[in-house]
Amino acid sequence: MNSPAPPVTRAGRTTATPAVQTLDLVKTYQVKGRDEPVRALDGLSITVEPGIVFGLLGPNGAGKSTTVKILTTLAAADSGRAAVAGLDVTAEPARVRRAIGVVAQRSGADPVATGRENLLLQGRLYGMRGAELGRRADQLLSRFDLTDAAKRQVKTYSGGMQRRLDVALGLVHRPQVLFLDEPTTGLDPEARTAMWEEISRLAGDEGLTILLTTHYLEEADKLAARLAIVDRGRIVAEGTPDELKGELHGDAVHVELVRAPETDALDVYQSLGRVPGVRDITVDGRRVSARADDGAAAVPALLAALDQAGSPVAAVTVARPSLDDVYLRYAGRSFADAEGATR
Ligand SMILES: Nc1ncnc2c1ncn2[C@@H]1O[C@H](COP(=O)(O)OP(=O)(O)OP(=O)(O)O)[C@@H](O)[C@H]1O
Repeated sequence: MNSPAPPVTRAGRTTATPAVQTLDLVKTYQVKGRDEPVRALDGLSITVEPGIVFGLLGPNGAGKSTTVKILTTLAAADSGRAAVAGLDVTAEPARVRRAIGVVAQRSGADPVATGRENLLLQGRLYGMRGAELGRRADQLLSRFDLTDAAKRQVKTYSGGMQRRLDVALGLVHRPQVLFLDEPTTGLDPEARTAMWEEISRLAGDEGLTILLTTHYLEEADKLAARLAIVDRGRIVAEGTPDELKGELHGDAVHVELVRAPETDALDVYQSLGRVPGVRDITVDGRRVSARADDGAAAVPALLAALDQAGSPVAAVTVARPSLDDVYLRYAGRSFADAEGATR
């Protein structure tokens, strides 16, 4: 008899079967007019422990959708391995499809059917029937705040409502792993915030693992317990958002002076240069920027040094490193530059 899977602890590594695992995935596409094929995935490996939101973060074209397509059995890799819920995607595609829910970038809902009809149809596709299916549909409508709109055609829904229905559709058959491909792209800020709340709530569901792809740094930072940063078909960094940001050592400190230094800024440079743990000082008119190992701890000494240099301070801000900074460090280019680049 099989022994039960060991319990999963929030603290970190376990010996439980990973919810998602890929090893050295390679995928190329032949493109007309190009001699070299496009290398969408170039040895991509990830391991996702069960029960968490795992973020795959990268700019457009990094390879996120290709990874999701392979994991959801919609595309085959050239080489490498991929498994979901312990099932190899190539050897057992039908079982993989039962174990997963997929919310693709484009809605799969039928616009002329009602929200409830869409949920019932989806359930039937998974072999659900009768009262059990009706209860599940009503439960999901209520959970995603769609009960009042249950009998309206989906084409009358707002963008946020459609997206919530898409997620509900992905959950009808109670999957173990839910794939959310760019779940908030195209939503207005209010609907995006609402969707973030839904996803955070889902993350608490027993046993559900969510693999989320996004090119929004803020989204990954807010939702993901662990993150892998994808660039040019490879993982360039992996960890919790705090671990990734913590590796950057040091905060950005921005100071606004009451007035620009009178003659030149030399006094300011010299005074700040003597404050321990402060480096990379720049002075631009009234704005002074620096990096500090511990920004908050450095502020009193910085203020005193500026006061001595005859430059009183109007405002100070200390910013922890952002995922933008992380991306720059690991991918060697800024997120915005990567988004603009073609591969
Ligand atoms: N069917 C295809 N034919 C040719 N090239 C493709 C195809 N699908 C993806 N690619 C290319 O593979 C690379 C990875 O694309 P992919 O869609 O996986 O990236 P992504 O990170 O999901 O970006 P996006 O957020 O824009 O979907 C890109 O260079 C893309 O142009």
